[in-house]
Amino acid sequence: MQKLSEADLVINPDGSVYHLNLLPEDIADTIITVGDLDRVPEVSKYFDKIEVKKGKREFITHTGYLGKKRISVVSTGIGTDNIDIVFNELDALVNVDFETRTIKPTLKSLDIIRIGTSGAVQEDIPMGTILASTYGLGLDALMHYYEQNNSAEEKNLLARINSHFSKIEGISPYLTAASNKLLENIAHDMAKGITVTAPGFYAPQGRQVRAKNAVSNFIAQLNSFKFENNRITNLEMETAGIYALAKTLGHNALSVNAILASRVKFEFSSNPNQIVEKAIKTVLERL
Ligand SMILES: O=P(O)(O)O[C@H]1O[C@H](CO)[C@@H](O)[C@H]1O
Ligand SMILES: O=c1cc[nH]c(=O)[nH]1
Repeated sequence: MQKLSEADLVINPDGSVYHLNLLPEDIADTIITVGDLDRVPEVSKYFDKIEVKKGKREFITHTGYLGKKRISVVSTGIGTDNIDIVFNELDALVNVDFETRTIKPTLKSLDIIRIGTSGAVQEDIPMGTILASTYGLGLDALMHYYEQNNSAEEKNLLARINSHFSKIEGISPYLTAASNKLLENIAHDMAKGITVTAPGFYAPQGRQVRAKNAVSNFIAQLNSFKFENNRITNLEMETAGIYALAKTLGHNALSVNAILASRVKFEFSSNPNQIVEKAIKTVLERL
């Protein structure tokens, strides 16, 4: 079995993985990811017992029990560049033997649920909605560095989207579906739609403050796409990377979005914490 080099998989002197600062025994098989590190205790305050509190940089982890279920909550920070780090290191923690630096013969699939914040691009999705992403559509570059194995359904939907977006130059989107199992178990009654993952918050999400925006009618281009019962519902900065890397590595992923903004009504919530709290409670009740 080929040994992973010290440069490819970086393990700290205490045996923990480089950025997450975690030992293999520190994480559960069910993982909640949040962007904001201050959201980690907002999730773990509902745990009956917390057994691990560790972190480094923006990557904070709490592991504990909700009843008999062991759960980890991990902050990713903002953006798919951080998702690259978090997902590769979570996967290494369960699927690589850190003693021998070899890939384990039997691979584990984690259940990974993001609880994030997002802006809606459809008129009928108001602030306060808790929305599950059926697909993540990445407008960033992360997945162009990985081999992907997309289904015929994903390829067909992406082709329709690409022809719709012909006016956005230089962007080559990627698209991956949510885990069907997690959609059914956690999101059966939630609003649903395709989530666009942008490589920024301002112009990459169609916002203009002082720097001029090169893509005109960005929100209208997104919300006018329709194919069968698929439409684009919201914008944020991690979901597409999460769905695509989870699939590449053999894990199940679902993204649950607390809708804080209506981009078509030009509104942003004055009470975002209340909406995030509702998303956290809804997900935890269903795990
Ligand atoms: O609230 P989180 O989970 O960070 O998610 C959203 O909020 C951040 C931008 O404000 C981006 O990370 C975006 O994806
Ligand atoms: O509009 C929004 C709101 C939250 N997070 C985003 O990335 N965009």
